[in-house]
Amino acid sequence: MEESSKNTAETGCVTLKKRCMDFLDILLTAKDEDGKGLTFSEVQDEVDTFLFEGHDTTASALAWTVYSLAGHPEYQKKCQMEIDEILNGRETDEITWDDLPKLTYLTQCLKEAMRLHCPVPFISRLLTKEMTIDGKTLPKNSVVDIQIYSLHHNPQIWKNDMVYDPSRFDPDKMENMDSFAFVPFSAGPRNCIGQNFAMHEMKTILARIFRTFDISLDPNCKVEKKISVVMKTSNGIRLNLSRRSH
Ligand code: HEM
Repeated sequence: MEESSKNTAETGCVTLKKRCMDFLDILLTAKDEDGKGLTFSEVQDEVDTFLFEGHDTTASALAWTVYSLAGHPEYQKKCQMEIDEILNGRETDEITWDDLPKLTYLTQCLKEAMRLHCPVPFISRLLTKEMTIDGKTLPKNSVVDIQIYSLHHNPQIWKNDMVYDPSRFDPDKMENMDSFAFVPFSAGPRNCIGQNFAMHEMKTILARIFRTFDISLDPNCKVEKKISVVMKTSNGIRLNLSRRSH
């Protein structure tokens, strides 16, 4: 970080703009309205946040989606037909930017896995002032947990909430959905800054995985959820992979 900072100081922001600024360059050259930059410790905090928020969350969402589709071969087949229709006849299996909006059923499967398994199961807020919620007054400095997992399993909204059913995200059903019923990336001013990136990244990875493999559950592996900052499992997820022929 110090080396990068030295280079930044030597080259200056103008020169940096000519080449591609990486994440660290942006943090090191960022200034507030008074022209003050971030301290090293603040830069470190930002890098920690992005590495954690950008890695463990997507790893969890991807693992639970692959697991869900492994357990539902009929939905997996439908995803594979969608992916094959896009990629058949091409020289490579690379997913392009233009392919992403066409992966509509895969996106439904991904959303349903994020509803059912909830990669970030809860978030917390520290109240800076007293707040009344549903007639109950909470004092300043209380820590309030928002249980995204419980929202995603609210039986008034999600019938048979423990069933994996991607048709819940059919476009016509989405139109009438309450915008706070499904919030894997949180909502409001501090919602996930990386959500579009995450969706693109996950769709690309899932399309590549299911283009290449048929995946099924290992019957000897009992998957148990372990709630932590991201949704994990107690003993991991073991799956059987067999290479597809095209
Ligand atoms: C499946 C993937 C992801 C999920 C489920 C997810 C979920 C969330 C949630 C629920 C929050 C709100 C936390 C809170 O309100 O306390 C959040 C914030 C954040 N996320 Fe994500 N995230 C994902 C991917 C990413 C990626 C790929 C990045 C960056 C490349 C990222 C960067 C961030 C950052 C920087 C924040 C803090 C925003 C702020 O405080 O203003 N996330 N994420």
